[in-house]
Amino acid sequence: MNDTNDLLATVVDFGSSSVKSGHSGESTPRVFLNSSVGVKAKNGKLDSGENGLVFTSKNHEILTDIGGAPASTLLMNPYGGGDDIDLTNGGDSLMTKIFDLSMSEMFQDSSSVSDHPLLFIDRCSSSPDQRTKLAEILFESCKIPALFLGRDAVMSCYACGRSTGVVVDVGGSSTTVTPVFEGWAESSLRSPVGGNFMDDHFLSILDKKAGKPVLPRYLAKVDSSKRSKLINDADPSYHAYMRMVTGRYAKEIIAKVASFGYSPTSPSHETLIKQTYALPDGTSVDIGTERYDTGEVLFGHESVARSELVHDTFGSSDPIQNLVCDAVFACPRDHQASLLSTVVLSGGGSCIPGIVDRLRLETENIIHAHTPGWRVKVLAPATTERRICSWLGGSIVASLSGFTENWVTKKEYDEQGAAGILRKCP
Ligand SMILES: Nc1ncnc2c1ncn2[C@@H]1O[C@H](COP(=O)(O)OP(=O)(O)OP(=O)(O)O)[C@@H](O)[C@H]1O
Repeated sequence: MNDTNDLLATVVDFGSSSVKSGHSGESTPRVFLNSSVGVKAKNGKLDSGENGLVFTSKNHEILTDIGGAPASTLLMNPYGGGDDIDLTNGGDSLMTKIFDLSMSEMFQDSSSVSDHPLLFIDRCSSSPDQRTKLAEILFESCKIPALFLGRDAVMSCYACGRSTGVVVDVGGSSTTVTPVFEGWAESSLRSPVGGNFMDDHFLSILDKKAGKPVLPRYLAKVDSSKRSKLINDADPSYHAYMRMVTGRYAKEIIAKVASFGYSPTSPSHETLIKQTYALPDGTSVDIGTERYDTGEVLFGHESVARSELVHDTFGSSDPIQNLVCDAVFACPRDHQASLLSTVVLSGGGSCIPGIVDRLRLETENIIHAHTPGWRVKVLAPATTERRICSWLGGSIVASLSGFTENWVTKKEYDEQGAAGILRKCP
């Protein structure tokens, strides 16, 4: 490898919904890859171990075009529904395979991966063991020449030109709130209500409107006499995913947050013009005030937050304004005002219209009960940047000339192992 000074770095944000990969110094990732992929056995039969399927890249083929894959395809996600990438039970080889696929789309020549240092965006909550294991996989299996593990919330702050702020990241699997003070991440708080949850919630609205479960795309255009066989043959993971994305497409177009509070009976909401949405099978449904319900789940509005869906799935979930206040109040008193004056919105789920004013309003309502003088400011980059905020921060940081000394080179890794990683990427 040439000197790390001379080279563009590769920046990868390996999220639970999508993997964003690109070059440092650029304003958008070159490649977006779905993190859920189809897994097909090369010998035609998937072998289940005692603890479920153990993925081995040697025996399995990865299908990235889920919509185009047969319905019998098993879908897997390296997060496996957890907070961190599952690096056990074959999850490491699944992660490696998806990483390799991203790199082969980015570089014509896969050997280029070994020519560029990698800034890998990691969760703030990731443990030292998780970071060490991640580094081992990236150096040993992915053959990278140098690494920096950047904390996601810190990178999101940098993307907004700040080193202090409270980052509210509404991602796929969850919403995470992390105070960052002068470039150091404090303890995060997390709610399971993220983009996937909102997708399912919006899907339940569509089901109610349609008066029956909405048919996902793979069933919608099929003759009704063939549907039950197709559903029987479909893998449950495939069917559930295709239903979820049906909710997702509609949510991204229609869902909104009521900027200044919500009441289903408020006159302004009652007179709202209904929006017509075409379901995959061609039937149309009219969405009125329901377009606000999904966003309300984030803010814990009583009638919505106590809906069956939230209870069935999680029991309860903290509204984001409470997460912001609790996370800030856990920080030293003299940091609190500056944290609240920079609440940074990040992640795809935070692109829902109306969220900026509402988050400020709800957070101020709590804060002013204690400290009336304090102001809450929400910093929200344009949605094109907000959905890639942590990737963008990584891209900026890795392109700074002074960043060179932060890379952990393969040589350092070989000599110092985990200690070198944890020292340079705290
Ligand atoms: N314009 C939009 N409006 C509403 N939601 C959106 C919009 N764009 C993307 N999303 C949602 O963002 C979510 C994915 O967010 P993001 O890409 O930040 O997740 P991730 O980083 O892969 O996941 P995680 O943070 O859990 O690792 C999806 O649920 C998607 O529907």
